[in-house]
Amino acid sequence: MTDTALFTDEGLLGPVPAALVAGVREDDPSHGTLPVVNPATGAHVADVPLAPAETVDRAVRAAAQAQKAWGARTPLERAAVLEEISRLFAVHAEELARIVTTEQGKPYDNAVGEAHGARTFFDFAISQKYRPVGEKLVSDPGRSLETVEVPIGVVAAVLPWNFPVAIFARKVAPALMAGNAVVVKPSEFTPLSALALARLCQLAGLPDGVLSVVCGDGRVTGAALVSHPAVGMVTMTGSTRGGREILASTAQSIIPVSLELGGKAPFIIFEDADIDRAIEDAADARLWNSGQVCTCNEVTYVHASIHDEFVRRVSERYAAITPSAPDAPGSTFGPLVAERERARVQAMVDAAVEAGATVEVGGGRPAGDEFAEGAWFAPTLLSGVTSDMAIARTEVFGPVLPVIPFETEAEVVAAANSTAFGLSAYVYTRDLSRSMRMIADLEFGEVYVNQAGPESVRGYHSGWKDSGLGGDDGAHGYEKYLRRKTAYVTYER
Ligand SMILES: NC(=O)C1=CN([C@@H]2O[C@H](COP(=O)(O)OP(=O)(O)OC[C@H]3O[C@@H](n4cnc5c(N)ncnc54)[C@H](OP(=O)(O)O)[C@@H]3O)[C@@H](O)[C@H]2O)C=CC1
Ligand SMILES: O=C(O)[C@@H](O)[C@@H]1OC[C@H](O)[C@H]1O
Repeated sequence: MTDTALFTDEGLLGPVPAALVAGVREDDPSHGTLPVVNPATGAHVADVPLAPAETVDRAVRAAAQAQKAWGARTPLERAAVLEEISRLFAVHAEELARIVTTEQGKPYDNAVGEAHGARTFFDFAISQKYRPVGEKLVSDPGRSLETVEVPIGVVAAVLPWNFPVAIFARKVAPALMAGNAVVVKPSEFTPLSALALARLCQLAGLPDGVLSVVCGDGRVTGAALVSHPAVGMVTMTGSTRGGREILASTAQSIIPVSLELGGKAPFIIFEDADIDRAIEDAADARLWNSGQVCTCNEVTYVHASIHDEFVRRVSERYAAITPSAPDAPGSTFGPLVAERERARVQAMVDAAVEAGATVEVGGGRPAGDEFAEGAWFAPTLLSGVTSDMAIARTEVFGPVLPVIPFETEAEVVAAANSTAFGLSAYVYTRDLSRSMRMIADLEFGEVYVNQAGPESVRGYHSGWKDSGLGGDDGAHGYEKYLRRKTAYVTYER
């Protein structure tokens, strides 16, 4: 039984869950289905048809065919379609938010914000409509030398579940603006958002075949997509494990692969920081999306002189947070995306306590019968943690904050750089020279000083080490959806 509130004849999802393949709704369940579950309640929402390799093949081939005409359009013509897509994001923001809240558990107001915020990725892509398409180089008399940017062809976009609308836009908007066709494989936890957005893009006038969405398990449907011989580029956001497997799958194709992977952001507070601001930002930066953001504060290093104050004030702050059903008015703190994630986070906390950590607040399910079912985990602060513990080195991706005191700058830089990750890092200090040293010394793709994100679409969201390869956003992220051709011409003067 599907959740009738989401599936209506006039809604983006239509009356039943269906993939969009080359412009055609495909709801055939004969190859199996993917259950979608509401993480707040554990209730069944829908069954989405799985895409076998044959369906993936049809989607990619249709994309390759449709891309020829789409890529031949001028950037101005492509931008006009993206402008209509962006407009429809606003028109359908509340419907998209209901879908995200239902399948991912994000509080409704935050989900509405995600839908509107996703438009920034389209706005930046549209701004590339006047981008120079090449360069004229110095040559000899009677000869011309130039380079020109051209689309890659078919882009495979593999999405995570934490921002299913925003990260769809983050990848699809620049890929389309650059003249590519896209085949999307959403996370098995959040397929409905991508299916709704595929219909939205179709309503905006995107030609059939230029965008398809196929659903299924990453290691089956995802692997068939990224390894397809007609795919020219892969962009993926997700775990380091998934990224490694995708690199292996694409090794035979020798194509560009862009990976936004896990993180272990250190949040470093020096003794000269604006303490009130730093404590508030550190506490909040752990709880964004219930801790399920790659840029979240994953471990706070606080100068020893303010450690006890930090523990007291953050414990009070977290104890005062009331989780609530994400579709409830005013909800600000929802569940994790799935029971699998809740159990994984619980095991990490239990192991940390076993290793000597102290639970200052939280530590498991929130109190109350309403949280007995569903993937609920209370805001948690752990003290007594050392930088060699797993909780200080492994990504939690949940609302659990280990705090570690430090004495010197050299000590905290070494600790922050010692993990396998290198995505985001945060530094709070009033000392300008120290700020510049920390930006230079921290081995991370993005460093925030006296601010706690989020990243800007004009920047470059790039993970170092096990946090990724390449990057999203900005001019550098846009360039990865293009390839460059050099032309040498000799002519009669
Ligand atoms: N750097 C960043 O910006 C972000 C990083 N993440 C990271 O992702 C993780 C949580 O997200 P999650 O979705 O569980 O990550 P996963 O890596 O499990 O999944 C991400 C996507 O990749 C697919 N996938 C997984 N394995 C393969 C494979 N072998 N071949 C092709 N596709 C594959 C998944 O499919 P399926 O779901 O069916 O397994 C999913 O669509 C956390 O580690 C988090 O840090 C999340 C968001 C942002
Ligand atoms: O990937 C992430 O988790 C973050 O980059 C997140 O994704 C979309 C939002 O705009 C970012 O905060």
